[in-house]
Amino acid sequence: MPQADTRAGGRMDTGVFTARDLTKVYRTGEVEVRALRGLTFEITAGEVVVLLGPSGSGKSTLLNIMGGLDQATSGRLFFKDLDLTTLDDRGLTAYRRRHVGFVFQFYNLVPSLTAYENVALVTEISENPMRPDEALALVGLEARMDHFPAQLSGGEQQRVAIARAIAKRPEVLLCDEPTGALDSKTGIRVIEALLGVNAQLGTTTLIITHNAGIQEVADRVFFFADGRISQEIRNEMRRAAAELTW
Ligand SMILES: Nc1ncnc2c1ncn2[C@@H]1O[C@H](COP(=O)(O)OP(=O)(O)OP(=O)(O)O)[C@@H](O)[C@H]1O
Repeated sequence: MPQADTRAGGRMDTGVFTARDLTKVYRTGEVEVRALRGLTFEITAGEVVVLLGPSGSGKSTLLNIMGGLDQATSGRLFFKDLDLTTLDDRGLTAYRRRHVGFVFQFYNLVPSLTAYENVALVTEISENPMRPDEALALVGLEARMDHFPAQLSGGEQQRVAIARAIAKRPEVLLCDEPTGALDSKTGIRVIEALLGVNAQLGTTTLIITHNAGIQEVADRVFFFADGRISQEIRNEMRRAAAELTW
């Protein structure tokens, strides 16, 4: 056992996330899919990490487990002091509500509510939220608060979804293909919004993408292959979103 696992709580001191030999096996009838084959990593507060790799290599599986949407099969995953791998459904739900914001490829906004009201849906049930207009200002949409989703572009809708995800001030923002449905100009604006939130709130941010160009805005890049992190790169200099092209 590594030393970190034998101390009280078994955690590392600096990690927001600490994973040790994390695996996930999906069983459907006779078929077994080994989606994660032993991941060990640490992510520190405020980091921006981009996850790249072919379809089926395990990126979403990892993000879902880190977000408390799914359970690992074996290994350990700590969020600070909290061992996510020992939590039951109720514990995972509490963890998710308190600490995690999600952004997905499709924005899942309520069409009959304005941008403001979509964000307010979350702030009304959170402990220490920012105001919906503050959250929308953080993603540059203060002038569009009263617009309905159908009156906004795809990128603007995604920025509303980001405002909704960060309005409860989560420590972690998990993004699964946030620019997947967008053209490059709009996608860059969405990445800019994510980096702006990271800079202003210090939110630890993970971004899954098929767009290799986005790796340049990350502190670190995890390359996935066949359920493993096959390579990890640390960028000495993070590129600004405005400098991206794809
Ligand atoms: N609920 C599930 N039941 C069974 N198998 C699953 C389930 N979810 C994912 N898998 C399998 O686990 C493997 C990893 O899938 P995952 O979605 O994590 O990959 P990914 O890298 O995110 O792919 P993509 O880039 O296409 O989203 C794949 O073989 C997938 O078919």
